[in-house]
Amino acid sequence: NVLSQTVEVPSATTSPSSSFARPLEHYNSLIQDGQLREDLQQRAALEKLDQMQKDLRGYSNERSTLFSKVNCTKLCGRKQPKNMLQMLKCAFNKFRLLLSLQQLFSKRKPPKGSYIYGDVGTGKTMVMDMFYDHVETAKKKRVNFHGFMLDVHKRIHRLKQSLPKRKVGQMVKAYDPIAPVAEEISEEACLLCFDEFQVTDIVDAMILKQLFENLFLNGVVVVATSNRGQMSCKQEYCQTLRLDSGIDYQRRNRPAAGKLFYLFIVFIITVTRPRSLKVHSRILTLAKACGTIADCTFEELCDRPVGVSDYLEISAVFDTVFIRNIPLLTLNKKTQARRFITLIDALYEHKVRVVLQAEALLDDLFVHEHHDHHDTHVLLDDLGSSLAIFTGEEEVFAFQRTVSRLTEMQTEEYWVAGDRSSK
Ligand SMILES: Nc1ncnc2c1ncn2[C@@H]1O[C@H](COP(=O)(O)OP(=O)(O)OP(=O)(O)O)[C@@H](O)[C@H]1O
Repeated sequence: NVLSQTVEVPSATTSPSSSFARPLEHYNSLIQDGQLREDLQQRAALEKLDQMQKDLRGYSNERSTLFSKVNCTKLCGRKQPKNMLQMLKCAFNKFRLLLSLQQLFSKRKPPKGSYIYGDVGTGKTMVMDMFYDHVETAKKKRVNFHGFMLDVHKRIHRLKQSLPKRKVGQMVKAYDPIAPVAEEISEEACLLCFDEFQVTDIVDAMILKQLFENLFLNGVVVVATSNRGQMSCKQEYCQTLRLDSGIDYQRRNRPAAGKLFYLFIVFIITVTRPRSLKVHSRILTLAKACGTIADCTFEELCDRPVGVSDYLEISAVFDTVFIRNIPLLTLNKKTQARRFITLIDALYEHKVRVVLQAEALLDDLFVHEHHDHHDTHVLLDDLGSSLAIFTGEEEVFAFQRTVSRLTEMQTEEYWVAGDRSSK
């Protein structure tokens, strides 16, 4: 399922961490090596995450199996064990019952999760990944938000499909699939790390509100990164860590990957043909592709009803994507702009190389028109948190992130990381 697939998302940490016991040690060593710049905000966040990593040692959200074990005691209900074997079984079951009672009463309170937020490129993902890599539990998942939402929708759909069919004339019984979905996820993970937590529509917001309530009740510890401060988790379950150094590390001066572009352009013009991709039960056809390279237009990718599943499939199949004829993205082109943002998120997360041909330079591509800026936030406050739904303001934030990511995607470092030839 997507929840486990998304764990494969490459981590932002610069090198494998197995030689370090703690996230902060890893950070210190990268600073000493000169691979990272000292950043006091990151250090403060990592100190908290370091503590959290310690608190998570030996933590499990597994339910006590008291009740299943009580059933096992049926055997002991016999008046007299008839033979030695039954006596032993009876004693063993009593012992298990005692053990599970003890587990039930000594169940640890879950450590608080963390909500890491701050401006684009300030190192939120990197810090979270450093923490994630050092948490010892096997029941941990690192997911990206789009993939996670897709997975949740699929699970809801599956559960609804599995309900008995309603007979003609029969009343529809209200069925709430969220709690069972949360139950499934809680069985798979006691630590859930979300990259890029963002709520883009009201339906998702409502699902998430209920889902998180249930996940927290089931003892799942949540860590999330976001550009938005408002989406704070309920205080009881999450601490807030702010990264506001003001430095966008994605925009640091790094060698650009310019020369590679030219070679690809020559190649692409000569040998492309249409390619059909299977996305769930649909077919997505791209007009021009060749091997692991897709030569697309903005219209093809963002101006028709395509969405996150299509973008994830494109990211899995192609290591290089050309996007031609990108127009100026005003808030009047909100739908297309949203798709473009989601597309770049998916390509970035999968280290796909992109070549853009646009009407304006990157920094001028998104046009922020003040008069089109709705300041209406839909807030869901009763969770103790507020989820800001995509408004004009949200898009401005998302645009900033996209520009920052596209800047990083121009670096040699990014292009080298995108090399799938040896994988
Ligand atoms: N202290 C640092 N010194 C040097 N490079 C850094 C530092 N912190 C982060 N980086 C680099 O900056 C880039 C962006 O970091 P990261 O993706 O974690 O930022 P982010 O805040 O999650 O960005 P976004 O808002 O786009 O999600 C990464 O390549 C990361 O390795």
